[in-house]
Amino acid sequence: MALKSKQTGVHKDAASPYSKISAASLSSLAASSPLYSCRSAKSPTITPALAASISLSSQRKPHTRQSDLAMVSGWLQAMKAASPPRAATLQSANFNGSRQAVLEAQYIDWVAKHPSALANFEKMMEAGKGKQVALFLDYDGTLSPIVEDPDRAYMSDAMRAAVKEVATHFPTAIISGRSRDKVYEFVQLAELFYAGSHGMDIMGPAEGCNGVKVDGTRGMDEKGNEIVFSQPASEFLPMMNEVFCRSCCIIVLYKVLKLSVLKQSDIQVCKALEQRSKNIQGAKIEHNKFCVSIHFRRVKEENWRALAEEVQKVLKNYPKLFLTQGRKVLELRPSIAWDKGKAVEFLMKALGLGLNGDVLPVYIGDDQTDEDAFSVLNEKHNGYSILVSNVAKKTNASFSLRDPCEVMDFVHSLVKWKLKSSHEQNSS
Ligand SMILES: O=P(O)(O)OC[C@H]1O[C@H](O[C@H]2O[C@H](CO)[C@@H](O)[C@H](O)[C@H]2O)[C@H](O)[C@@H](O)[C@@H]1O
Repeated sequence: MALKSKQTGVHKDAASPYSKISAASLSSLAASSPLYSCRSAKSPTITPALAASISLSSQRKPHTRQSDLAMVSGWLQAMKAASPPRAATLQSANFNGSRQAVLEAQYIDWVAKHPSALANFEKMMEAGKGKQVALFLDYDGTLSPIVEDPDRAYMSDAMRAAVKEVATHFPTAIISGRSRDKVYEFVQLAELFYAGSHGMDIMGPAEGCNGVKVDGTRGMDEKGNEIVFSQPASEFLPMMNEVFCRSCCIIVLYKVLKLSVLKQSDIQVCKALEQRSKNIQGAKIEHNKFCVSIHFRRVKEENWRALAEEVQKVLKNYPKLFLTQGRKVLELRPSIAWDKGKAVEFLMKALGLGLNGDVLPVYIGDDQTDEDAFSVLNEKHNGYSILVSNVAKKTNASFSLRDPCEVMDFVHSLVKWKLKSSHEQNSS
């Protein structure tokens, strides 16, 4: 069995706010094919609806009612593909037995292509001998189970202890779609790096993590602690004329320029969405600082289209934003060339890792937005990309874990492996 499979990521033109929508439609189509075969997202079966959405979006023609409908359908399809049934649903007595059997058969086939990172742990870690392991962890669905209310997605104390311990051995970062503050509130470990808003807001302890010193812009956090944060302004300046595009260096903007424009724009988006969605029962809008999430989890499926259409109306007023799909969530984000993959690259560079092929990065995530990071690890760093899923899902990840419990076991295994290798080194 080949332990590392290089897989091609979906091409994205970050300059185009429509490009991710097309890419997501392509992925969702591939994902909805029988057995979720891993064929390239660049060559899917083209349906008439998809063809309409691709040609209209790539040529950036003015919207027509038909293109609007196709676009909304594409979002909903992609969101469904990214939202497998939760473990509790799969196990519930009401869950259709034959559907369960089909899903299980698909999973067995899928896991042969994306083997368990637990079952293959020893073999995988042979590649880590003599290398610095760096650990990147997504939050929702990876460190905490998926729950109905996003405000109550707590991680267990046992998981917190496991992450705390692993961070004493390896540089560790949490890369989340949540706002950095929110994810910190859940995790509460000051020794980690945090990349919130899908990597657009990076911050970490100035002294580094696990003894790895950080090369980056220094400053103070809200509590006066010395921190290091991302400062991609010089690299991204051409794209940062609009307030949303400047979001990567928000700390600089707030502290030095004292601009509140960005915040106001964010609030405008939130308010507009809240007003539009208030008649749709169960809808929830979450302000993730540089992204806004529209939650569908508690909305009846018959109302999904209505909610998505409202989101589309808002999106039309904010051409500097684009939309991505996650687990029963649509997200509006600034159209900048930045995603979780870029955040991983930024952190690797800031931590001085991977310059001589002397690092083994490991990324664990469960959602569509983690795919960007999987591609970066596969293609650029020869690292391990691990998808958390208990059903077959189209992914760029090479390995899999079933759920957050298995993630915790994997994290424990990393600690044991490190202790064992240090012991072996000391006694040789
Ligand atoms: O990158 P992540 O840390 O995985 O964040 C992605 C989104 O996660 C959250 O939503 C998801 O988890 C919720 C709690 O379990 C669940 O209710 C929701 O349906 C999921 O989509 C978070 O609320 C979003 O803002 C994040 O973007």
